[in-house]
Amino acid sequence: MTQPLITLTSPAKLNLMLHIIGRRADGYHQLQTVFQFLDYGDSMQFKLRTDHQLILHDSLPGVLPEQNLILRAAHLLQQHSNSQQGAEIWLNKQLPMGGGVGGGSSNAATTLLALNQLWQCQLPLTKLAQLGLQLGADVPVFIQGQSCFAEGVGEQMTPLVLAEPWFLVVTPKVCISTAEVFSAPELTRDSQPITIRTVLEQGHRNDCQAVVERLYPEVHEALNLLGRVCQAKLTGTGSCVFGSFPSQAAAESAARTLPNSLPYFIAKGANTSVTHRQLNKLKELG
Ligand SMILES: C[C@@](CO)(OP(=O)(O)O)[C@H](O)COP(=O)(O)OP(=O)(O)OC[C@H]1O[C@@H](n2ccc(N)nc2=O)[C@H](O)[C@@H]1O
Ligand SMILES: Nc1ncnc2c1ncn2[C@@H]1O[C@H](COP(=O)(O)OP(=O)(O)O)[C@@H](O)[C@H]1O
Repeated sequence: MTQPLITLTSPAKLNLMLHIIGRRADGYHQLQTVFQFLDYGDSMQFKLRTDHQLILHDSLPGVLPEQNLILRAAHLLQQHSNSQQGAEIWLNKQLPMGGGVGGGSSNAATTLLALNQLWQCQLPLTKLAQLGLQLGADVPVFIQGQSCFAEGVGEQMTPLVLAEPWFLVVTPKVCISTAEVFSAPELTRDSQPITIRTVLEQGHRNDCQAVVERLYPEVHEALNLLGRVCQAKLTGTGSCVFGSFPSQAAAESAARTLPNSLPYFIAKGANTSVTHRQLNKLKELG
């Protein structure tokens, strides 16, 4: 019998602002950030196996299979749910790695969501988000699937309805380690907390930006180039920088001002993750 196959997009996120307001006893930084999803990402396929095996068909440069967040997420759900089933998984990587667009976390979340459905585990999103947090601070937002204001290490989320403009995302060819940026001595760690009511007026800064610009001249250069045509900002700990536009045509026209050597993509903002929209459609189809 042919086993069911699910195809899903594993989207990118942008941090529209990111303030660091303190540090926990375990060294993790307490953030205030606004997450927006993009209708753009990696493509993933999941096929049910009736045995217990988990097979990831595609590898990533510099990532051992057992370190890949996709297999780590699949193993975690298998253990937690006591599922006797397995899966074959395919990944078509489009998102830059170490780019601050959350590709690895998004892949982990998409895996938890897909296998929860394929294996009929029926875990609620809150439980999947708790499991996801064990894999990375950014995983819960991709499980929850709504644009939001996030606090703590990003796991305390309050949904926020944002505008859904088009974004031009410049992707400098550097892979940035989140841990490296958070360990920089000069990082701002004492921003004044703001409230969700004032976030859209007061939250335009990314506290990681100065450190990343100093450590990575390519990012500094990308911010300068994009800054000529729009307000250019860093997402997360970088390396990607972005600006927003009222239309796809306006974003394309801005992209034409960039040097040919500078890679970029253009995508629409979305208040709901495309993964959730696709899974809901699959549920409707039965
Ligand atoms: C900063 C953000 C903002 O969205 O994005 P990225 O730029 O990485 O995408 C995230 O909070 C990143 O989340 P994620 O990429 O999942 O980070 P993790 O794997 O959990 O953490 C990697 C390392 O960064 C440090 N870290 C991470 C998050 C945090 N709030 N404080 C930290 O100090 C810790 O040293 C940790 O070991
Ligand atoms: N499936 C995956 N996709 C991307 N990166 C992964 C994956 N699994 C593990 N990683 C590791 O996580 C690191 C950070 O990945 P990524 O999520 O792309 O960056 P960021 O946190 O900056 O958005 C990568 O450099 C890689 O070593």
